[in-house]
Amino acid sequence: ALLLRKPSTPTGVPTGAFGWPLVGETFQLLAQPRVFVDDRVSRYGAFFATHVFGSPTIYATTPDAAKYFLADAQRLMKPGYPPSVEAIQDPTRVMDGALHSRIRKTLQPSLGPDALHRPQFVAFTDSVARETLRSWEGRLVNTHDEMRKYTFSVILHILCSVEPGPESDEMRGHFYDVESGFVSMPIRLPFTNYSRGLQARDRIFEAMDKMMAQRRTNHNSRANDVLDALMESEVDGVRLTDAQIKGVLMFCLIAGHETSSSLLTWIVMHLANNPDLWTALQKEHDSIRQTKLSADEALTWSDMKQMQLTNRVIQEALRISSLVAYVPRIPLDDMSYKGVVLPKDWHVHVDLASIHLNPDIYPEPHKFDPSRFEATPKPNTFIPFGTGHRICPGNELAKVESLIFLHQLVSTYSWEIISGFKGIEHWPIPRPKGGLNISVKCRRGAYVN
Ligand code: HEM
Repeated sequence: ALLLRKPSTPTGVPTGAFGWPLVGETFQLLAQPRVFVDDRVSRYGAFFATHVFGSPTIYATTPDAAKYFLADAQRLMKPGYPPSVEAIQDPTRVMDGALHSRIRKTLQPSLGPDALHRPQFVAFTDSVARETLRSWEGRLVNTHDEMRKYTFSVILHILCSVEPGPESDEMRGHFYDVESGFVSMPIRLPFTNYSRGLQARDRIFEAMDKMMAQRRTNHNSRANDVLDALMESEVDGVRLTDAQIKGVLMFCLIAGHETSSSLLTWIVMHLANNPDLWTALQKEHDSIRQTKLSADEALTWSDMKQMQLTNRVIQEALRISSLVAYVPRIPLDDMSYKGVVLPKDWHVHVDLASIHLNPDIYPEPHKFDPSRFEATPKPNTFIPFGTGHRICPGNELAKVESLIFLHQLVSTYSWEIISGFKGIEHWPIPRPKGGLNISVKCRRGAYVN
């Protein structure tokens, strides 16, 4: 570390190290994010300063600080995603401006419990889950790749009613290029990942333009999805622009895709490593299947309310893998919290993973133990979806699509991890390195591969 408490550092900023000129400590953070944070917390305390992704940054690692920055002081800060992400995901910055709360209200009817517990939605998602699982038969499965297919089909259905098929596959292909643009320097040169990401984003925007044109000329093509809600939103005679609508859809794809597919991937791994838990989960799902008249009978929301252990498994996986490890914010003006000064335009990382892996809050934090959630967690100690006015609007979707997939998976198949756990791929969302290869066997006796 070159600088400890640089002379130019404003008084009251927590201690820390700023690393090398320009790059600061970015490489240390990228290489081992948990070690990076834990090491500095033990050296400097629950708040520390560093320099990452081109900005001086303060880490805040306590439940109270998370509540303060994300909820109590929410109007004093704005989101602070890295420039490569910001430019690709929402070029109009509509999720960050004056229209933010209106957009959230517009999303709510399609993403809230009323919409997602409807029999049509549950049956649709159930059929996508079964279809995905059928395609696993007879081959070695890369869990993460498959979970991505599943969650992409579900979210595309909700956002713009593009059903599984060639159009959705093409959008998914472009979307993967979009994602590789995130973990890159925002340099617009031909053949950089960033440029490829922008181009792929524009291909997806063109597809969305076509959908909007079609809906405007053919009123029968109304689909009652997020796209319709955004196109119909009007406040004081003002509609959203097409660019803003596309920005919101892209934001939802980005926020919702990798998070939910990694969540399911982790659960597959934890079940394979915890046989007793797995057996208990099989019992929960077998008893639901026994109430069905045929193997094809779809799941319903009332079945899903019986899945209490599955719910706790999901909560524990959200805790232990803290998929959104930190939430980035930027103070709009100088501010302070409990004597810690946060200068205007510095970045603040509210580190959710530090809360979820704190041994004083969760004893043996690296042990996968869903029974922790038999009791309600203390306020602000379990916030995988954030808190305050930006709390994840997709949290019910993440839960519902996970319950449905896990029901079909656990009741029909068993699996084995092939070639072991090779560590964590941390960016953009933590997942098992290599995507977790498994071999799958049908529980009803017949071997699948
Ligand atoms: C396991 C799955 C998921 C996790 C862990 C997760 C986590 C989060 C977190 C922590 C935030 C708060 C960011 C902040 O305060 O700035 C957030 C925001 C958001 N999430 Fe999720 N999310 C998940 C799934 C989804 C899904 C399925 C969608 C689908 C629409 C979604 C859409 C969004 C959107 C649009 C925002 C921005 C909200 C705003 O700025 O007002 N997320 N998510």
